[in-house]
Amino acid sequence: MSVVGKSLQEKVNLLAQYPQTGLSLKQLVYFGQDQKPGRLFRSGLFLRDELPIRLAHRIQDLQKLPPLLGEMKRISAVRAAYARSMEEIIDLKGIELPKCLPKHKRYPKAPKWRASFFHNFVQHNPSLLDTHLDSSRGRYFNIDFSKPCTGEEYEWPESLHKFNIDFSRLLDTIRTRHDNVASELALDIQEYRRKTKKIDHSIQVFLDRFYMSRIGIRMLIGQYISLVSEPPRENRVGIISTRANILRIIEDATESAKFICRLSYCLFEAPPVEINCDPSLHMMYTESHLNHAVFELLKNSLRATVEYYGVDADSYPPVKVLVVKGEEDITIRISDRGGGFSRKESSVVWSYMYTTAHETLSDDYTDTMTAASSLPPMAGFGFGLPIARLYTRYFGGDLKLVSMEGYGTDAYIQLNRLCESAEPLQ
Ligand SMILES: Nc1ncnc2c1ncn2[C@@H]1O[C@H](COP(=O)(O)OP(=O)(O)OP(=O)(O)O)[C@@H](O)[C@H]1O
Repeated sequence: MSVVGKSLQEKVNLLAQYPQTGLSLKQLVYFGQDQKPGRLFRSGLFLRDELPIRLAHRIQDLQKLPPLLGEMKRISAVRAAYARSMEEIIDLKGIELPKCLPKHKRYPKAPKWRASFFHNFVQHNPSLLDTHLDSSRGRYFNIDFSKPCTGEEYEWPESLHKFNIDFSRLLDTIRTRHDNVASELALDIQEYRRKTKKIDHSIQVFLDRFYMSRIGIRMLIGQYISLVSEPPRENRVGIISTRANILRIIEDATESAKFICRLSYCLFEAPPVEINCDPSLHMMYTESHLNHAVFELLKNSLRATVEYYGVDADSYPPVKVLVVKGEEDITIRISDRGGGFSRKESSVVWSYMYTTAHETLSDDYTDTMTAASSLPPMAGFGFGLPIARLYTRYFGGDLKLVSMEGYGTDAYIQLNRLCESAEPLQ
């Protein structure tokens, strides 16, 4: 079944019928261990099938938004960017598929989706049982990665190598095109809320799905580009660290959070952060994801502490970070004494756009979810908690908050050590 030649809407309708194929951290590492051109080529073919399907799902979601929101300027531009990227991947813009290899079958029918390989390697995230995110749907694999790559011992034809490079360049262009999507969407949602005075549940669900999908697409693209363009490195498979040091990640996030806390409140010193973590503790993970989640939580804790005790306080109680390794999970608890929040608030803190900060997002705001160089403001986005939770859930973990109103808040990040949960997509 070919999608080339169909109209854009036909392509979207067709591809969105196929379920997305969620991968687990373990699978990504397994596929990426071998950086030979043949294996990279097969990964490229997988992406060439999978990415248009994921993009088509998101285009359909964007098309289903209430007209007042869906027709806003930035959201229309985001939809157009998704469509353009989908078409470029389908058409392999300017790229030739090597002729020396048999044509692979594209978009196989439903019964073939359930490859035993997938089920042997994947467990489902128990935190997602009652949510709209799902890691247990039917999958397909038209390329069986469990078998060794055909012709592994061959000398790879130049055209295969060229395809890998060209395809990774195309994906890089697409990744750059989508750099600001998260903040563009947020700006229009914010404007929509200003107009309608509400963000209903269906939009929260849409945002969860959209941002989770975005994390996944960027993960797959980043992983492929890294494997194609960078030499193998110790303890690293693409952008995944096979021995991510938990203490170092927490320390980095602490430094950034304290830095913006000092800047925001013009403090000489931010509240202290005490970290209790085995320095040798490590796990397979994407460091930037964990850094993002810990940073968001520390930022909230530092803000709560400073605002509860006042900017003129002589000293502040420490924010305490405790890390414990269990059989299944590594849990990071971040405890502050910043006064907590009420039970009424606990139902809305996970809502996009919910914030008690006075600053709001401005139009020239850059993409805080991707730009490593520019630090976000202390608060005001109202996206911190929901996005941090998506990052933890992406690889089978979770994020929970327990507040003791009048005292403080405990945040728990649970990281799945087994690394066998599939990306929760819908
Ligand atoms: N540790 C905490 N103590 C007290 N209140 C908290 C804490 N963490 C979060 N909150 C409340 O939840 C709200 C939402 O937090 P969230 O991180 O989603 O957004 P934000 O911090 O306001 O803005 P940003 O998206 O820029 O981080 C905060 O504005 C705050 O009122």
